[in-house]
Amino acid sequence: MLAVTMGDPAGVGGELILALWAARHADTPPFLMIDDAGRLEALARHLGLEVPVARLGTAAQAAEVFDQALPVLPLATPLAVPPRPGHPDPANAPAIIAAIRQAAEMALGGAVSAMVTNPISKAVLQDDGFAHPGHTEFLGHLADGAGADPVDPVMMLVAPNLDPPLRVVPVTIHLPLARVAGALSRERIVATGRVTARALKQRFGIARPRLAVAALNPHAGEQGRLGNEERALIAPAVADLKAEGITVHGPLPADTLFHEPARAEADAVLCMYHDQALIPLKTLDFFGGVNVTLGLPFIRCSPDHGTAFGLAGSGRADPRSLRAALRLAADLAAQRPPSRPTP
Ligand SMILES: NC(=O)C1=CN([C@@H]2O[C@H](COP(=O)(O)OP(=O)(O)OC[C@H]3O[C@@H](n4cnc5c(N)ncnc54)[C@H](O)[C@@H]3O)[C@@H](O)[C@H]2O)C=CC1
Ligand SMILES: NCC(=O)COP(=O)(O)O
Repeated sequence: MLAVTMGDPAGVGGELILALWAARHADTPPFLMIDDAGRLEALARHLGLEVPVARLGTAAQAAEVFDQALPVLPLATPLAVPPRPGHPDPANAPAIIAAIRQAAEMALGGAVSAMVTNPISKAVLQDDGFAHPGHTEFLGHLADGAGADPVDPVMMLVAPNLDPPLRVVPVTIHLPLARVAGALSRERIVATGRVTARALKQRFGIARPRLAVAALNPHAGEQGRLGNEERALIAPAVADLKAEGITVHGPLPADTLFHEPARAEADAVLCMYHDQALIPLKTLDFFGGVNVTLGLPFIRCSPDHGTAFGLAGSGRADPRSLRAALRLAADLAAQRPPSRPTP
């Protein structure tokens, strides 16, 4: 059983999950929602979807009811104001954060096999004082201290339906572009490569993962004429990873890393910043992309898109990326190779 968080209730998460439950078939693994049951019922009525809602007392009840009704566990912190699609309200931030915390606790404690998050607006949560840049960092914070090892969360986006599949890992995540070069370090690149290689082995079943490492600058720095990060940081980090026995190549010019033959050469591409990683993935398969947090002691996936406030309440948002996230979470939890959806 997967636990799915509410996300921002003014975003598209609720209607995507209603659509997926209404069209449930073998391709969509069973899940429970951590959400406000009344708001989901109202949303289903608004969209004309036949979705009975089952109010749960415990996660264990979800499996029995999933075929007949959408299982919903109540929010530990209730919504402060009725959500309005497309109009986020920071007053609901504590409920949004509580749902993420509940799912993480359930995944850590084994009450569910994995968690899947619906999109949040970082700005809306931060308007209410949320101190974390996104789920990735917040989940790392929640998981740190739960086990013996320190937690180093790493963001990976996966397009499992591409052939060959694409997996991209931004070394710096939620950071203004102007601060990227200063935030990069040999240690950060090595730590990210290490977590990625371990997760590819342990979670994705790739016995000898191959990493490609992107350069920061055009033409991989053109031998120092277009930037020195390649020589000062990235090449030494690649050497360190090689010394640890990891199969890794780089720094490689980023503009030629994502066409089909290049994708066949690597199981994951370490990128230096958010958009260097996410633009190729979302361009090649926006509706099949999944965000996975590596380095956690549990599995967390999410769709690759955000809250799409402009579509919220219209019923026009496409549920395929959320469905891909549910499927990948279930596959990773069952330790089986990622499956491809029926169209
Ligand atoms: N995992 C998460 O919680 C994520 C949250 N965000 C948040 O989302 C908010 C909005 O970010 P944007 O950059 O505008 O990205 P966005 O993904 O919400 O929207 C970008 C474009 O894609 C379209 N789109 C998004 N999802 C779609 C779907 N399911 N079907 C059809 N079209 C879809 C939107 O209508 C818009 O044109 C931000 O506040 C950001 O923090 C963004 C990415 C991931
Ligand atoms: N663009 C991806 C993104 O912002 C997702 O961040 P997170 O909330 O999964 O950390």
